[in-house]
Amino acid sequence: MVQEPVVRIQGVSKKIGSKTLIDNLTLDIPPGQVYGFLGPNGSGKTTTIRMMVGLMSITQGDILIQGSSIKSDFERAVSHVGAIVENPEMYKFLTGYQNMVHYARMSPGITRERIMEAVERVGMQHRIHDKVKTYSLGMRQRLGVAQAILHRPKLLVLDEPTNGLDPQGIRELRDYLRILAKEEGTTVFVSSHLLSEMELMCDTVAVIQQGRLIDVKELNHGDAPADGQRETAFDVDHPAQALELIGAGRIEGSSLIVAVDRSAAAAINAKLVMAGISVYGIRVVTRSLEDQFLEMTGGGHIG
Ligand SMILES: Nc1ncnc2c1ncn2[C@@H]1O[C@H](COP(=O)(O)OP(=O)(O)OP(=O)(O)O)[C@@H](O)[C@H]1O
Repeated sequence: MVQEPVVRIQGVSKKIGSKTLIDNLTLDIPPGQVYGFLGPNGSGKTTTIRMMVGLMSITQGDILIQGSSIKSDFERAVSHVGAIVENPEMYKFLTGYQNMVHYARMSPGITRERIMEAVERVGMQHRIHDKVKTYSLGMRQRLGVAQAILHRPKLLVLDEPTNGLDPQGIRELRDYLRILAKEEGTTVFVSSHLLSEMELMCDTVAVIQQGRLIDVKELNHGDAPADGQRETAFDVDHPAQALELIGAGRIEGSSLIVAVDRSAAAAINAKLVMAGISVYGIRVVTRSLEDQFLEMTGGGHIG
């Protein structure tokens, strides 16, 4: 069964004066994913996010959240959204918990239990009764996320959440975003200009450049079937001869690169050796998202 997208960005453009910030952007975001929005600085990520959460008007097109239009049914559309776009408001001299209680007053029907559940989702239960001024940046951000998910939004939107975090903080963020997507069923939409982070964090990544969508990639986190085909490099002494013998693949430097599964790789190795070609090494070539991104954007700077 194909699940309805949580967000449908439909032909959205944003113009300010004569400048086109976003150019006819169309994107469906499926439920339950950590969905990345990747692009260099100034490519239009924040502008798109601001339109998604109703902080900026849309020049053309529409954004539907759980089927409700941000243009014509704003209240309902944003009721499905939790977001940290600007720095969340916090009282530093109150505890995390007191901040949560204060914040919860804005949404009717939030119980003590729900507050603690949200706190646990982001792994802050052990520090929640400490004052916010003692928190690291990562902890403040978690408290912000706990606030943003209190009303159980279908969609959580985070603009560049890894900015300023140390590697440990980034790892924790990654972990609790996964938990949110999995256990709370929240779709997480997260922007970044850093490919390496997106690769580790997201199920799917949409790539934007100069206000235009240039690609959408699903990432399988290395759990491709064991018998799946992978680009495999055979480092040999006579690559041209190897290519002729095998009749497939391409040459890169002194390697023959062929897409094969494990057993075919072994067979090719045997064939090469029997034909008197020396094989110095066999390795799986994984093209990182970064390579692919550089290819797509023609080697443009990516932060
Ligand atoms: N209010 C505005 N008026 C005119 N131009 C703007 C306005 N806001 C943003 N821009 C321009 O629109 C483009 C996209 O900006 P945006 O902030 O959305 O990019 P971004 O991908 O989020 O980048 P960053 O990672 O640097 O925040 C930039 O060239 C920016 O200078």
